[in-house]
Amino acid sequence: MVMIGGEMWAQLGSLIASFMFLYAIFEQYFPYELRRRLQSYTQKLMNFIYPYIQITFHEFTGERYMKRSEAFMNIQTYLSKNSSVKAKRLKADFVKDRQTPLVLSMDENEEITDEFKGELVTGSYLNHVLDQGKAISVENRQLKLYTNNSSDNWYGYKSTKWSHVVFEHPATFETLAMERKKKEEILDDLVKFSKGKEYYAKIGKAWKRGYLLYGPPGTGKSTMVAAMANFLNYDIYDLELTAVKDNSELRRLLIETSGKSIIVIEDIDCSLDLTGQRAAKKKEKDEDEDEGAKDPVRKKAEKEENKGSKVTLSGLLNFIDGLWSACGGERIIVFTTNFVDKLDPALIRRGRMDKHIELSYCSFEAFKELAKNYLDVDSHHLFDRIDELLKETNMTPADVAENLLLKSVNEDVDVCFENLIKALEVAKEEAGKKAEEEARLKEEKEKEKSAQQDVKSNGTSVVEDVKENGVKENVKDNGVKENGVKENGVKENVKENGVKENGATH
Ligand SMILES: Nc1ncnc2c1ncn2[C@@H]1O[C@H](COP(=O)(O)OP(=O)(O)OP(=O)(O)O)[C@@H](O)[C@H]1O
Ligand SMILES: [Mg+2]
Repeated sequence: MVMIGGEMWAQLGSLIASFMFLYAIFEQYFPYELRRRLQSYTQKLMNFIYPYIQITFHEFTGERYMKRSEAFMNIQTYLSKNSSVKAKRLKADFVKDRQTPLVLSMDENEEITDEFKGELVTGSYLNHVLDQGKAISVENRQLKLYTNNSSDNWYGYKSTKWSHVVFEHPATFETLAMERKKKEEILDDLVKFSKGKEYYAKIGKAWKRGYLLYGPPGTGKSTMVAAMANFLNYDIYDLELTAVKDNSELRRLLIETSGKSIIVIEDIDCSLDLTGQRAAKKKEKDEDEDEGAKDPVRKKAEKEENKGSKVTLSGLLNFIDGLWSACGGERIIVFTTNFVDKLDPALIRRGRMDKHIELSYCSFEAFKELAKNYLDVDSHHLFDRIDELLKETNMTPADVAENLLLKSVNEDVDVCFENLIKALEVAKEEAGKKAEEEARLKEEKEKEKSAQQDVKSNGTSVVEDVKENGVKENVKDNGVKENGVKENGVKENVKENGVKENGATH
């Protein structure tokens, strides 16, 4: 390093001052055209003397520089890893597991020189940097769990549409209890998808896949999403639909997701009024009700409800397989639900939700996996009894697992299995009682129904008489459409005869 003394400082100061003075004159008195020419010649001269080219990668790209460049991140990762040996100023980061507690990388504004086969940088070197960068970031990657922010917080300094935390769910496919065959099928499907970049391009499909996970509560739907993320090393975007105001917000959220990710909408049946039947029912209700007749409290409640999400079924369908959904690729979309029958068929047809996976009550095979995981036991004399009981009654893997958890130092394997057997027996007894009760209720209902039918059949005969006399004649006389006549003819007749209006219009 060169030391600069006091005298030299003075000289340097006057040199800078003269330069500034000359530059000001140049700016002021040289016409713009001349200045431009002079600058371009200087550039040419520089290029002649200086043999290097400069390639700039911007950190942010896209419209208004909103999107972080993937190439930039890969290069950064590559340089960080390969240059930390040479650089003098280093930056340290923590990564989740303890085997690699510290990741060292180059500090801001630190410069280093990298060598690669002495080749032209635009050729294989850049590709090498990008590929290596990607590979290193996969290796060091911490999975992230994102959740969408309300759009009120989308703008302003450092605001984002998604917030994230480090994803640390320990679930894996090894710990997930389900039939081996089914599990292997899912794993195969996932592997095929994650390696299918060329295949999807070849068949002309966007590189994404939809999974519908359905089954009763506590059968492992959410656990499976976590296992998928851990298996594929993908981030999770947990999309809370009720916080999304409308379809265009939904689209913007989608654009902001990165590749190698699972986008999950949990309990899709509860998130929105997307179910076929409910939509029909609502229409019916609206038709029935006169606006003015609604009581004010209810009106207000409905207004509040409407203020929430305006995402529509078609908006969601577009989110899944519209043109925007192909941006980026390598995304898995997962819906979970407890009531698959309630969903609109358009939402879950193949092609949108490519794979439907039912997660059901605990089978003996699933129980054995849980026993192995929780207690390290492959076989036990109580297994036969458990097998029998599991066939006779329904218990979710969550409940079975709860019984297999060692809760105190006094508990051992035998106690756990005995507890499970007790719980299964209780469940069986309760299910039996419930079935009896249901059968009794059904019987009562049927009795009631047949009694009502008796009453009705007497009633309708009167109405039919009325129809015969009133309506048909009217039709003939006036030549008016039957519908219109019914309204006038029947209702009036009914009133005269004292029969209920409902009965009459049947
Ligand atoms: N198949 C399974 N294998 C292993 N553990 C399971 C399984 N199913 C459930 N569990 C256990 O039960 C708990 C609840 O499961 P999970 O949250 O995945 O259920 P879910 O199907 O998502 O329920 P919900 O419909 O209420 O969201 C988990 O913490 C997990 O430990
Ligand atoms: Mg769940």
